[in-house]
Amino acid sequence: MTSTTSTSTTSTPSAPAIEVEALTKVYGGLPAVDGLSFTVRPGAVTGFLGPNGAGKTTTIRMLLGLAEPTAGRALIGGRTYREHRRPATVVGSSLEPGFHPGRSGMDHLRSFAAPCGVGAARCRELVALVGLEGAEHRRVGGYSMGMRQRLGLATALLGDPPVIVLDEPANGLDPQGIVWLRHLLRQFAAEGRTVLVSSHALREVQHTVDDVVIVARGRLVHASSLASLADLAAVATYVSSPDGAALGRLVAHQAWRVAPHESGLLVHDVAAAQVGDAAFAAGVPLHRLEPRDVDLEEVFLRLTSPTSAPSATAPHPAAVR
Ligand SMILES: Nc1ncnc2c1ncn2[C@@H]1O[C@H](COP(=O)(O)OP(=O)(O)OP(=O)(O)O)[C@@H](O)[C@H]1O
Repeated sequence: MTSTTSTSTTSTPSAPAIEVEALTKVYGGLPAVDGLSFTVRPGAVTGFLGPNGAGKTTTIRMLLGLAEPTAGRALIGGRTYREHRRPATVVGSSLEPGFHPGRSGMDHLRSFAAPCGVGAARCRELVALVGLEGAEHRRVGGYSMGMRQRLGLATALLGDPPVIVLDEPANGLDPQGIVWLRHLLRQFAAEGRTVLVSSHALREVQHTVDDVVIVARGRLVHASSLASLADLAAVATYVSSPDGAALGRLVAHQAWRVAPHESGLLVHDVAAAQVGDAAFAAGVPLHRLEPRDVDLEEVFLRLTSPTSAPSATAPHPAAVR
């Protein structure tokens, strides 16, 4: 795999896919992960999303050979983590990086470098890549949460892995750090790597991810491209008229569900074109006719709410076999 930090700019989009098949983990009789299946394709950033306790970390732990599935499989390039001869060169992860507070960031990296078959030069390169230059000889115990995230990311990248799995990588990063991370993840995907990033907030990753896998209560509730997720958003249209009475009669005639908004109305469940056509046909003058922005967070909350049933998800376009 071509390194993000190497001088070469060519890359081969041949990274392995992640395949999770009917994965189940039961703790004390309760399923933390419950028959979960999804695929993560190379060359894209996939958001692994769900509320607290949805089973994201447990799934990632099974993917990385840190927990044994009760049933099902989690595969990277068709093999389990443990079946890979040198897994650190196949998949890099920020999960459980094992920081020793008394050790410096550089010493931490060096301790993980040998199993990845890399030396001090690669460690220095990664310190620079994650923005820890100048802090690498300080004890990790004195690092901020954001600095630990950066060190965890550097650790994940030691073996230049084609598959990158990050658990809540934006936690603790400041706004500049989040933008930096977004660019880095986009770059990994552009290099053809398979990138899976967990988060409990869609808003946090919606400018970063191409695909989404959404889980709740250990089960898959939705998997699609981010664009297809937007199709599930309820449409609504802002409308206003200098003739409020005429607009009111139109609303009543059409039986539209409306709410007052600024000096006009928000028409629920009706697209702007349809509102415009109806107003034109009825001779109602309009001063404002504007579709409401798609609120992906609303879709995410609806899909993951305790009362929601799994959405009629189209086959995951990210599926690669
Ligand atoms: N080792 C364990 N022993 C018992 N229960 C566990 C264990 N690990 C996880 N669980 C339970 O499994 C469920 C899923 O937890 P998990 O940490 O995978 O969720 P998550 O989606 O990563 O949540 P968060 O966003 O809060 O990190 C939770 O109910 C949790 O309490």
